[in-house]
Amino acid sequence: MNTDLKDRSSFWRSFTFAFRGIYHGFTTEKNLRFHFAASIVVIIFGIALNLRLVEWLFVIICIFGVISLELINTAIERIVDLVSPTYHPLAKQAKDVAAAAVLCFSFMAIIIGCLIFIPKIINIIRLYLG
Ligand SMILES: Nc1ncnc2c1ncn2[C@@H]1O[C@H](COP(=O)(O)OP(=O)(O)OP(=O)(O)O)[C@@H](O)[C@H]1O
Repeated sequence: MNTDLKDRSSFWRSFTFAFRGIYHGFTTEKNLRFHFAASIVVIIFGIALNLRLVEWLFVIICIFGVISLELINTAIERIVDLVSPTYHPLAKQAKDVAAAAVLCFSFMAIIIGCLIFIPKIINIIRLYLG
């Protein structure tokens, strides 16, 4: 019983730490704020263009994937700054490769976004032009 209560409190503590991590990321990383703003725009467009369930699934994977990778990138930046405050070629590689991971996933998200949204936008334009 006691261990159960302890487990539960450590479970909620982990949540608190994770939310603190999100708060820290959003307050210190402009890229994360940009991804968040872009996600809101995509969601508004998704609602306006009446996306299908499968389209929403891809959009949600892209949004959470980019934000999660950006958070991991931030964590790697912090670790690199901690262990290598001065210039080191390996520190450079670590930061550049972590940033590349975000870029790769972002490219995928952009391609998926184009595949989902462009045909719908073209249809609407056609409809208006008759
Ligand atoms: N200790 C270091 N040793 C070598 N190169 C570094 C080091 N710290 C940063 N760099 C280089 O400078 C670039 C910018 O590093 P910085 O820490 O400003 O991160 P950033 O990519 O600007 O991240 P953000 O803008 O998201 O905070 C890195 O991508 C890396 O190439």
